[in-house]
Amino acid sequence: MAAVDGGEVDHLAGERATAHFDVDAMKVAWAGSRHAVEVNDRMARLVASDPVFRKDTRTMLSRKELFKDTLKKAAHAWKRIVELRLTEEEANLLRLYVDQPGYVDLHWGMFVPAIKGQGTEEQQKKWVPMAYKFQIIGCYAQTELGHGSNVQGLETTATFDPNTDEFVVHSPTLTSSKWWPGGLGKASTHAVVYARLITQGKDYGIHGFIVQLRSLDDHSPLPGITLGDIGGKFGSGAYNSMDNGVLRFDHVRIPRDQMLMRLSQVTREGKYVHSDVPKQLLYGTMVYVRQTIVADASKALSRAVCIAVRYSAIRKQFGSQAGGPETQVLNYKTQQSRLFPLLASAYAYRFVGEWLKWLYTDVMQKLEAKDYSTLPEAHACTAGLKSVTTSATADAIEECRKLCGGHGYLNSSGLPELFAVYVPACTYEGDNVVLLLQVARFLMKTVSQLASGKQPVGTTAYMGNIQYLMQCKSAVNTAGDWLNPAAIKEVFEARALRMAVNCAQNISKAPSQEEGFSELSPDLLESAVAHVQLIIVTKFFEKLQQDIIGHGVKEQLQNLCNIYALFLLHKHLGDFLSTGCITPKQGALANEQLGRLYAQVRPNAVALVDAFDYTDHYLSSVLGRYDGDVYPALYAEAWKDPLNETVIPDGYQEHLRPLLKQQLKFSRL
Ligand SMILES: CCCCCCCCCC/C=C\CCCC(=O)SCCNC(=O)CCNC(=O)[C@H](O)C(C)(C)COP(=O)(O)OP(=O)(O)OC[C@H]1O[C@@H](n2cnc3c(N)ncnc32)[C@H](O)[C@@H]1OP(=O)(O)O
Ligand SMILES: Cc1cc2nc3c(=O)[nH]c(=O)nc-3n(C[C@H](O)[C@H](O)[C@H](O)COP(=O)(O)OP(=O)(O)OC[C@H]3O[C@@H](n4cnc5c(N)ncnc54)[C@H](O)[C@@H]3O)c2cc1C
Repeated sequence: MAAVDGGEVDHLAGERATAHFDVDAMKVAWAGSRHAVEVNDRMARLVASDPVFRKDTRTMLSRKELFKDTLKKAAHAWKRIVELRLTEEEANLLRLYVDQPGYVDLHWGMFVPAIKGQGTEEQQKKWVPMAYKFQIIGCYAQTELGHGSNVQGLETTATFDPNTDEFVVHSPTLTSSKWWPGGLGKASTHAVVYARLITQGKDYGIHGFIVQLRSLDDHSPLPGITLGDIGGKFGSGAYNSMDNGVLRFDHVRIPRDQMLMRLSQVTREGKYVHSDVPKQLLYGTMVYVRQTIVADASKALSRAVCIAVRYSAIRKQFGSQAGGPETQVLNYKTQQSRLFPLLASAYAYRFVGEWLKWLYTDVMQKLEAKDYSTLPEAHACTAGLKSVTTSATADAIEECRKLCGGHGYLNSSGLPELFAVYVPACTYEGDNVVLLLQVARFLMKTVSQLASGKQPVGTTAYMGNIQYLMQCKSAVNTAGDWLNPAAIKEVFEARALRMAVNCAQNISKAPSQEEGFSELSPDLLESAVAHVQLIIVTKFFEKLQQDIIGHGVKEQLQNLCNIYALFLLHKHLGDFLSTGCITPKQGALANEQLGRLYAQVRPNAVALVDAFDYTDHYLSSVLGRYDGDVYPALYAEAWKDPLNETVIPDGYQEHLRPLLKQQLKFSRL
């Protein structure tokens, strides 16, 4: 302890020695089980030890080279999966640790789930085995040039022709071109295409269809199909490994049985039949993927935090007054107050992601039993958590870059690429603002039902306590009182409910519900965020109620949970004050307590990021190396840049030498 406080520990071994908890047990708490630790570790090492999966020069590749490298890695990964007879769990992890966005993400992540979720049993029997063996490669073609968020506004048509028992898929306008689907540009042979179903002269809205795009013999586009890549994207390397594509149909015919018919069918005669299920199940694949994106947020955030914490323990700036050793930047209170809430958020997102996976599985089981009652909540939770966790994670990765100073801006820090790959998560699978407005709509509905005496359930159950929560005053008197979970939960519940009720009251004053919703939408966003943050805080507390084993593990998690909650309270102090949930004095006490908690995390910080159990290969950061040997690695990495292949740069003879040797002088000189 003294060594840390005194700034004498200057290597990570010393940092690890100061930890007050069992890191191996924390690995289990983080991964979910001992089995999960073992399989994660095995797959991460398998990838790290295979030269084909190297990624240290990835940011120096041209787009074409990068794409080819992605194809190579995907094919090699598949070869290893088959050779080693990996289970589905192992295969998913192997792909995760390969860590290069590519067509396989959409094939496994959306194409297969769309067929499983929206295809009949017969359709699944036909298509899923082909997809599982990679005899076909699929993508998810929903978004168009003119519409992404507004799914009902899509323009592609699928018109039934009873004469031939086929659908005719067509892109009637430029804006109806499919635009963005990952894997579409160059790799996919098939797509699940979302189009307006027209039969017997009537438009029945958006439905899914399986459409073959490319020949299975030579990969050329099939007749009537125009497709390609939509062009380079944000950042060097990064998401440019993905072939996001454009696709147009010119009266392309597909058999009737390639309409995904689990939810609704078109008969041989062309009659439209809708099953007895909510239409929203059409959006089921998006709900599934949003749930996986929350788990991905904790992965991305923990990676960035791991790099920033380890480097902050190595990096030293400024000395003592007496000219003693310089201070580890991790010892600066400002560094701690910026970094430790992000560390706490990584754990918070991990646990809420775990819970969301459970919720999703539970909802799916209920749907199988034709119980659709929990669907709105599943939609609100996945949409809200996707939105809040991805926005915060994108911001946090950028903050970690700044926390690493100048070196954080180098590609070799791993942070620029991580940011560029991660930031579109705020947009794809539903723009974060659009999704939060869905949560707000759900909240307004719940509030309006309170008057009729309907008891809210699940994550809105707290709203049933409206009499108390609308008028309660926090009893916090000392900084230490903020360590009481009940005190924290109460103010988060009161804030969320009061914000929702304020919005509902203001909407009711508008000429119409629609106008009120539109006018109040900035407030509704904040109300939705407050509700989602309450969910995350609550799920962290619930995690602490579980059986957590290992010396000191629970205590560390308690600290992190309190930091997460009190950091949010501090950041959104305006909400808590304006709704009268706390007084300014109580806000100041929360901040005081936060400072104390940071001091408790400090000696454990490196061990807390070690518990993520990331290999150096997965982190791909010279700053985040496990051994902390940062400077030689930074120095060596610089020499790998293609610019350093020659001492004299290309272009010297044409452009530099003539300039330096020029005889012409400015006349005024
Ligand atoms: C190995 C495993 C790896 C796993 C990882 C795989 C993924 C890897 C990542 C890959 C990278 C990128 C992938 C990106 C893919 C994409 O982006 S695909 C395209 C995604 N597009 C969107 O998300 C579009 C967003 N828009 C919408 O979702 C909807 O259009 C929107 C909800 C905004 C509005 O829909 P409307 O039909 O207009 O609905 P409303 O009128 O507002 O609402 C009608 C009612 O329906 C309810 N609703 C809406 N959505 C859902 C849903 N999903 N589930 C259930 N219910 C839903 C809504 O609440 C309304 O209910 P109410 O009437 O109020 O009761
Ligand atoms: C990297 C990447 C990968 C993708 N992969 C796929 C894929 O595989 N398959 C696929 O089909 N699609 C894919 N997409 C498309 C993606 O799903 C859409 O871009 C996303 O849903 C957002 O829709 P949009 O582009 O139409 O945004 P827009 O809706 O046009 O958003 C523009 C702005 O308008 C605002 N806005 C829109 N509607 C409202 C509203 N009602 N109220 C207030 N503000 C509003 C938004 O907040 C945003 O600020 C991908 C996108 C990206 C970036």
